[in-house]
Amino acid sequence: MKFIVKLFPEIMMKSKPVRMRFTKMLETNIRNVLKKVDETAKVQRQWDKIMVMVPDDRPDLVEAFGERLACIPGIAHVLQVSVSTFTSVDDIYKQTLAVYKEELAGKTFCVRVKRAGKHDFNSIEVERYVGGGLNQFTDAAGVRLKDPDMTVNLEIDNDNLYLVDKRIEGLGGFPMATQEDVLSLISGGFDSGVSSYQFIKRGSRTHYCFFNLGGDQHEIGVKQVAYHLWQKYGESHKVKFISVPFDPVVQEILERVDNGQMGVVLKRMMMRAAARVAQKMGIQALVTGEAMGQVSSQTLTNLNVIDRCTEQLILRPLIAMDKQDIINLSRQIGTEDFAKSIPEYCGVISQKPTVKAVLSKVEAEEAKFSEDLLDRVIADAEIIDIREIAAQMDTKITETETVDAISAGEIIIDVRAPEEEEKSPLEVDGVEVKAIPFYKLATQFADLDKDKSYLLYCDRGVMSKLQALYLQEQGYTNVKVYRP
Ligand SMILES: Nc1ncnc2c1ncn2[C@@H]1O[C@H](COP(=O)(O)OP(=O)(O)OP(=O)(O)O)[C@@H](O)[C@H]1O
Repeated sequence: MKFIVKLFPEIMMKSKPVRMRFTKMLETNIRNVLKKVDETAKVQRQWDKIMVMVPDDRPDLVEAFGERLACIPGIAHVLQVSVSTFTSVDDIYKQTLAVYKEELAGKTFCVRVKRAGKHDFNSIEVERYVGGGLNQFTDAAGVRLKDPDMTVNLEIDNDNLYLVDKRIEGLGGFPMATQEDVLSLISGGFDSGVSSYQFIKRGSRTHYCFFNLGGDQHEIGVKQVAYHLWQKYGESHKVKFISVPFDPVVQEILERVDNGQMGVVLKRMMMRAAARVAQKMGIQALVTGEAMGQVSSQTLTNLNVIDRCTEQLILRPLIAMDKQDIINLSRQIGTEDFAKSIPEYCGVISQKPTVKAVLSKVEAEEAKFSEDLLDRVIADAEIIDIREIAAQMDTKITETETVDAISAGEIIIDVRAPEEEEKSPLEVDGVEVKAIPFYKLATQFADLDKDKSYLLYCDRGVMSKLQALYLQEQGYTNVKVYRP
């Protein structure tokens, strides 16, 4: 049994040296990936295809090899074939009959032949001869060239006959590492998983940069998404996962920046930090999952103001995609379930984000930051080899209970920003309410008695969930989210 790996058409159109380089790289990538399934994997490059051999005594490898090949960038499709030699067209027909006789019973069919090498017959003659024979000497329901129940695919390559058992669609794109590396800003939601995937598929080693605004649980969730993408589609090359602790930045934004500008300022801080990480790693471009108009603040005006904060190229592969198409793609690539369980934290810091950011105003807000803020968070960044995440793949993200009623003895912590809390104070008869804005909780929680029960409250239930997880990580066992 063999697999014939067909190159993505865009590779076939390249000049001879480029095509050779891409094909060599694809061969190495296939070998690296299949070796992890089984050391015996044999991979052999030819000019227009790559052959993968499965030893006759290891039929158990066929399915696993097929599944892995379907996820390696740069492949158009893969044919799973049985290989033999032949002596004449009649011999081709007889071999085909032996394989397909039973499967053809009751079905309409057609024969498709691809031929390479010198022969005294052409492909159409073989199709007619084999098709005529199968029609006459099997219980098939007749030849139908358009929409048959079954297509009998044969490949003739010099003296070899390949009988195609199965066609597996490939990913397309370019072989991994034929394009330059990128640093993908990943937040674990639907969008950044899909934008990362698009660069992996296009042949870029895709490293990940995560800004931690939400504690260990958020980080584990995001690491799992990144690892899943790498292991499924980019495993042939090592990449890094960088986690930057961003709560000091969020804290300064919340304390010093005008509410409407917060979102744009936060993004610019992320881009600046990511650009510095990228420069250190010699990476040319940042990738984000932003899509025009997906949330009200993702306007072209705002994106333009975000771009002004760095010289680094920022790429947004989803910019013109519809949300539903992004979700469908995330389902296809296996990131949907991760994304569903990760709240989209970024938007929660600003109540009324501007849709028309003005560069001079944003810069004036940014002048209020402490000077060494970015230096500090970058110095604290954790850079790991993505393979280290394997050990955390089975870690379950802690779920926080949400309640709509209060039980005796419970204390409510209102984590909203002070201006929101003052505008609509939370008053619940007979219940103690403490107002601790979420950005102060990390420094003030030590005053809370660990033996008491707490209900965390905010408007949208996102920040309260995040902070509840944080308190749980600090050893507070009786913490829930309150959503009346
Ligand atoms: N905490 C974070 N760490 C790294 N990148 C982030 C973070 N938050 C946002 N980003 C980047 O900014 C992009 C836009 O984020 P935003 O939260 O505005 O939109 P989103 O559509 O909810 O993103 P996603 O679905 O990827 O979470 C994300 O796709 C991601 O590339």
